[in-house]
Amino acid sequence: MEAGTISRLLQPMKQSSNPSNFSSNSSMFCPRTRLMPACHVSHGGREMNPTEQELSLVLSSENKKSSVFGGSSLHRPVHKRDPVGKTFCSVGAYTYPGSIAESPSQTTEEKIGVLLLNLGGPDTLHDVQPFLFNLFADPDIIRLPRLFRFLQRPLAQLISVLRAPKSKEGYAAIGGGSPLRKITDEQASALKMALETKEVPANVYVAMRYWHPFTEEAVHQIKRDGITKLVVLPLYPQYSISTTGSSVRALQNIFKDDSYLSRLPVAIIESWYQRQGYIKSMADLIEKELHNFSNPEEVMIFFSAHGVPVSYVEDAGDPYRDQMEECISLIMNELKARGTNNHHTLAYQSRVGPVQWLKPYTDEVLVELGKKGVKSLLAVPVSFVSEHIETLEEIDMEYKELALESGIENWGRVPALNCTSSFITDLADAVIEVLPSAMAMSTSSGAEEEVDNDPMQYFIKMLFGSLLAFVFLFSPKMVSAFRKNIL
Ligand SMILES: C=CC1=C(C)c2cc3[nH]c(cc4nc(cc5[nH]c(cc1n2)c(C)c5CCC(=O)O)C(CCC(=O)O)=C4C)c(C)c3C=C
Ligand SMILES: [Fe+2]
Repeated sequence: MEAGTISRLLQPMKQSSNPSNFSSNSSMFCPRTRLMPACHVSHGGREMNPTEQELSLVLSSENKKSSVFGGSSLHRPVHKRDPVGKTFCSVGAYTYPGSIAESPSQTTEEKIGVLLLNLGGPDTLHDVQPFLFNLFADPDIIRLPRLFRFLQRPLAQLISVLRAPKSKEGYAAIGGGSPLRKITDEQASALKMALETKEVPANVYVAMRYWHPFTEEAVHQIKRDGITKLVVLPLYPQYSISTTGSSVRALQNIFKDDSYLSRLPVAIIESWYQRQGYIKSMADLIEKELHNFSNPEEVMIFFSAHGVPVSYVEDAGDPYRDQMEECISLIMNELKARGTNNHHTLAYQSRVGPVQWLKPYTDEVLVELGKKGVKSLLAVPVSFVSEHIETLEEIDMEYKELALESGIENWGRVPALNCTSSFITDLADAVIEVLPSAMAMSTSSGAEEEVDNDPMQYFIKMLFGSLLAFVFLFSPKMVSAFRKNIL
């Protein structure tokens, strides 16, 4: 099999062909999308797959244009605060004793929970390969056609083993593990305090997609604590199928079969890059770093975003690139309004595997800028709000070295927002604003499993899949093609 075939296999499928985990037991649902009650649902400018549409019944975007509710009422700033109960004690620390309730409390006492969704990272070098396995086993990261989905785990095993040495080097260079868990816990703590200051006491939980604390662990604690209203806040400013989309789908899979959780009112903030508090906090950090240069006005502001395969955007309708571009223009407008008129550019970093990713690529642009005579450059990581391997190793080490080799003389980097107080305060406002829109997720009955249980389809899948797996996994040519692209 040619490497191109693998590339195509690794490309995202069209959303419409991916009705994963969707089902409905309600006749009120639209027959095409099975969404209640509107059929045409847009999500950041694309049509969502049915799973996402079902999710969107409870989805609350900061972006009015991408609201599935279409109305304005959900997005109006809410001046009236929800009645809240007593103050809770835990922040991502799962110490609250007690038995698990069958359903959210029917009493008037409200217990608000905020669930922070994040990617997670290996705590030690020993964790790197299993962490990578979890990442590549996610069908939102390697999107195989339905027929080949049973290959997901063997493929994840192969890729994680091949990728692990390179990843380990990176994690070793930043101290032997990812700082994500610690920083996310600190953000959770700071958010809890900010909510308390605003008289909205809440428990704040952390759910990581690919490493501890896993989504299941956080959800288990939410049940133990008897939370009666939940706000889900992904720590990604911009929406991508590969990040927020994946985490929310994982959450829905847990919620759909659980009587307590499927009745729990939930509001999901799907993206928040356009919030004034976030934009102003980013502009503050950029202004501050510019002042470290001897000629701040000559510095090129270089936004570097984590990339995604181009097919996510062009075939699967991922709104990530549009949201990223809008985000950059909002930050630049804010800087202009403050009298900062520097040149800027956006590029995408961290590509993995043999497919095309969003362009331009950060490494190529750095070389071009050097050739063009740019002497001072300020790198701004923009797709993520914590320091992590891609800021601490890729930008601070690899890209800095490349930039200096390419002729750039003065290098700076804006720190990640981490626990910047204006940013955390704004997240608290975002939580408070969506609280009134929390709705119970709908229950589902497993239509997809019915399809999978068809013996004929199962037989055909297994036959073709096994043949493909054999050729794919045992061909030395394929392994070396992968090795070349992945390492
Ligand atoms: C907005 C942020 C991110 C997007 C979009 C994203 C997409 C994406 N990532 C990979 C592959 C890898 N990502 C890895 C780590 C990693 N990625 C993000 C953020 C986004 N990923 C974070 C925050 C981290 C964790 C960093 C940490 O400190 O632990 C890794 C592992 C690290 C490495 O080996 O480089 C891989 C691999 C894909 C394939 C993808 C879109 C399809
Ligand atoms: Fe990533």
